[in-house]
Amino acid sequence: MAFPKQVRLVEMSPRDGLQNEPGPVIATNIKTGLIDRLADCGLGHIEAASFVSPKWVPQMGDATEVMAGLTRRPGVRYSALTPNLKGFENARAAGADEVAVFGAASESFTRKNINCTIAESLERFAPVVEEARKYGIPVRGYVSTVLGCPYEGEIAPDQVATVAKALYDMGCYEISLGDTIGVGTPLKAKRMLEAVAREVPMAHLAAHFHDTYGQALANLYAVLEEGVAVIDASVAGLGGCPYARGASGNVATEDVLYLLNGLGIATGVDLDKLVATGDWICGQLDRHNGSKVGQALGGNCQ
Ligand SMILES: CC(C)(COP(=O)([O-])OP(=O)([O-])OC[C@H]1O[C@@H](n2cnc3c(N)ncnc32)[C@H](O)[C@@H]1OP(=O)([O-])[O-])[C@@H](O)C(=O)NCCC(=O)NCCSC(=O)C[C@@](C)(O)CC(=O)[O-]
Repeated sequence: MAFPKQVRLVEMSPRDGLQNEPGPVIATNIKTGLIDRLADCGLGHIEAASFVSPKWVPQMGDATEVMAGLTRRPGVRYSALTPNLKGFENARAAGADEVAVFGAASESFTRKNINCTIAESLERFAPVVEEARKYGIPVRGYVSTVLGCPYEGEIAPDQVATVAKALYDMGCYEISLGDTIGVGTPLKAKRMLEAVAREVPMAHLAAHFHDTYGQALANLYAVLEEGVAVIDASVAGLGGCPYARGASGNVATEDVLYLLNGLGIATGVDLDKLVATGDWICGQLDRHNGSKVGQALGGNCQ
């Protein structure tokens, strides 16, 4: 299969990127400053916040203030994670354009992350999707641990396909496949994708790869070849998952964009502005810039 002509980048840094930052809770104006800069780069879909329990993820405790404080740019979709109806109601009240429910292909990870079984998680998500439909709010579905689990190790592609299908059948318009701990390799990624694509149309699948083992770009290349045209990424490679020990950030958006530019795949995103944004947030957080492209082209990173 040929590469897609166009890829939609879904920017994860304000949510997946910042949820796991150690140290004190990041000021709301830094979060909104990041979101506004990302929108200015041409990113049309930004996961801005997470309406989860602040006891579980303190960094996301100001989700309502973040949604209120960002400067809405026409044409940009500001989405938010919602694990249950309470999260959905709060996200809707805060003006989220889109919400996302998040499950996993592993029982152990589901328990650690959202304190229930896979079956219970699906029962919890169904009313969220139902409620969102009433308000015309699109729902994205995540499946974590698609290429390996920090607690169970190998995950069978068919198990990923089963959870992905359940979310798609429920009404999620897109299923984002998360290599939560970045253990995948290209052949594994391709086989997993093939299994999922037998149940969910390729046009409704997204790749959400972490870069723990430095394989994310290779894995993306493999799934682009299969026809995936939606990629989740995080500027400066920010992030990790609080319930997945050892997980590093999402693949860096700058690195993905550099790859896509080289392949002649359109995204509408400005690389120079993105590099400057990666530099800016690393300066604000006093942290290392996890993007190779950011390091090569940027100015102020450690
Ligand atoms: C799902 C729960 C809430 C269950 O947590 P629980 O403790 O089983 O739930 P509960 O219903 O018993 O509620 C406990 C308390 O939380 C409150 N609560 C309940 N729901 C909410 C809510 N929505 N917003 C705010 N507060 C909430 C609720 O009101 C109660 O408050 P209390 O009475 O103790 O004061 C919890 O486990 C949780 O919040 N987990 C979030 C974990 C998380 O955010 N993980 C990171 C995101 S997933 C990820 O990063 C992976 C992904 C998506 O990027 C893809 C990949 O890389 O693989």
